Amino acid sequence: MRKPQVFTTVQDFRAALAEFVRRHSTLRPTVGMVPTMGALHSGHGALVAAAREQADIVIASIFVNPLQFDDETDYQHYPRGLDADLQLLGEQGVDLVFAPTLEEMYPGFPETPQVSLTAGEMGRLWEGASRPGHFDGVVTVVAKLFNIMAPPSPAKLHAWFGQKDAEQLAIITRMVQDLNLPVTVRSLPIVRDENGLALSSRNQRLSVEDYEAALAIPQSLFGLRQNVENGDPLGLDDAVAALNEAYGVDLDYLVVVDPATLQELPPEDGSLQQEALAMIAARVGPVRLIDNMVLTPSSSASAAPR
Ligand SMILES: Nc1ncnc2c1ncn2[C@@H]1O[C@H](COP(=O)(O)OP(=O)(O)OP(=O)(O)O)[C@@H](O)[C@H]1O
Ligand SMILES: CC(C)(CO)[C@@H](O)C(=O)[O-]
Ligand code: BAL
Repeated sequence: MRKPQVFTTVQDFRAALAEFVRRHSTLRPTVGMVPTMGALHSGHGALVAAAREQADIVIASIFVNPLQFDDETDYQHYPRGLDADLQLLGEQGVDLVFAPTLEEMYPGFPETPQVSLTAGEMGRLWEGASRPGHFDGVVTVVAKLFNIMAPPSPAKLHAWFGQKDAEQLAIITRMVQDLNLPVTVRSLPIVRDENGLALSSRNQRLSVEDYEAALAIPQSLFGLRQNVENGDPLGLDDAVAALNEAYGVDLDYLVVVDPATLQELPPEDGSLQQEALAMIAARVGPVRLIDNMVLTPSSSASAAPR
């Protein structure tokens, strides 16, 4: 197995990447970047595999970003496992890994950075409403990671994100547009387990009972998709009622939104008139889970990779 080179400082990572780009046989290589918070699973694996297939050089980051946690317990219990993560990244042919310390990313932490980004109105919707400040923390760290991990010219940077975190993906896409960042955002559909549950690092914290209860989440999304594909009324109210009654599931929201703006779509006469995204967040046992599904009136409901 080829182990990835791991760097904990900005300076060392940049120097190694510059050298990698300089030595690469391609004149204008594409660098595929996969930002993560570690505790890697096959969802991350799919992002790395896509980056490996489409880019000349593949880089990944592992950093649990305290700025995006509004809940200290969630931050403290976030699953971590650097050795296993590096093993997986190595097996998948990642070239360089940036795994900074907290002090490297935020000198003087817990003092917050003087200058940071806000995610705007979209950042206060849905996950942002339930986790105040979450998306401000996400855009701040992702902008930092883009700056740190950008290869020297003329190499190009493509950054890969999962559609599981649909609101995060929409906000990062807007950040790149609004701030003219020299990065191409790419995304991949949700990877699910054999029972339909979206893979998530936090799934590690579910008990057997929690896991069984959590399956109600994808089941309600598949139900909505089936209704739309059959041309039946959406049945959103029924889906919400069923989740509110589901044992072990504490529903935060189940909404149907415009995929680009994330604004709620009031379905006219109960049926859907345009492509939409059904998004769920719910607490199950000790964790908050999110999931979503593209709803496409008539034809197939799966989003194509962008
Ligand atoms: N099941 C999945 N399918 C596709 N992409 C995923 C999946 N899970 C995570 N990702 C993507 O991997 C990247 C890193 O996510 P992260 O490290 O937070 O993992 P996570 O499993 O989403 O963890 P958690 O939801 O517990 O925070 C993000 O772009 C995220 O959308
Ligand atoms: C994009 C990200 C790595 C920023 O910390 C995180 O939010 C994640 O893993 O989805
Ligand atoms: N992948 C989502 C990151 C978070 O929940 O903080």
